[in-house]
Amino acid sequence: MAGDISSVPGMDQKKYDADEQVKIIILGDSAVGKSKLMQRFLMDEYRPQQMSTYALTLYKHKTTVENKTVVVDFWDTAGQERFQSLHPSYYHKAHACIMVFDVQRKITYKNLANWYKELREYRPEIPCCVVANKIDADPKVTQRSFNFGKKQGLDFYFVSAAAGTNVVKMYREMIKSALLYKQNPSDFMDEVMQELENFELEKKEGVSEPDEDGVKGESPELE
Ligand SMILES: Nc1nc2c(ncn2[C@@H]2O[C@H](COP(=O)(O)OP(=O)(O)OP(=O)(O)O)[C@@H](O)[C@H]2O)c(=O)[nH]1
Ligand SMILES: [Mg+2]
Repeated sequence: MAGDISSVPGMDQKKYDADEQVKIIILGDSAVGKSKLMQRFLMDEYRPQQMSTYALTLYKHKTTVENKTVVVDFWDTAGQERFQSLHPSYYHKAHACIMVFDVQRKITYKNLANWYKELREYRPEIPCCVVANKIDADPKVTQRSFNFGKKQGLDFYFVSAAAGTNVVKMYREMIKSALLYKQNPSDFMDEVMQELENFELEKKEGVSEPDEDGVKGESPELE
């Protein structure tokens, strides 16, 4: 089970001198290639040997989106935890989700429904995509259609961590979606969190001056 890591996005935004910070989680059964996709994206490398993720690996990635510096926290967990629920802190404050299956193992595609259900219990509104990995092993598979997620309007990508196909494209688009979501959350609690974060930033930047009654700044409007 993922440990109770309460890393709060936003906390080390300053340390990394970033304009924004987002959290992206990766879900999917064991051995679908979640960690290999991360390595391909972050290090542009691929070593075929398998080492299952133990509990949780966090990756930090600094990038630029539309002239803004963005720090991305990627959370990669062990897929064999499928039969237990993931710890709520894994989902906590995530801004986007990448759901992976292995085109060579049908069961991993079927199990997307379970992953998606659990995701939506914690994060009803965040952007999520479906990723069909290992297309190098069966290039014809890209002619097939995988409809899971179509109804919900989820983006779909055919990728290969081994060959690198579409990996950067998929990650770049998900980072943008996460950022967009953070800036315009459609979940009520997230709206409140964003308001509070803006309020904190304003306070730090010294935007708010004491009012006549001695109260600093504006109260966030919580309706
Ligand atoms: N052919 C092929 N094999 C891949 C690809 N991506 C991953 N694999 C292989 O699939 C196995 C599992 O990859 P991992 O990235 O460790 O899988 P994971 O989803 O992180 O697994 P857990 O950590 O157990 O949840 C490894 O042996 C990889 O070499 C790919 O794009 N093509
Ligand atoms: Mg892994």
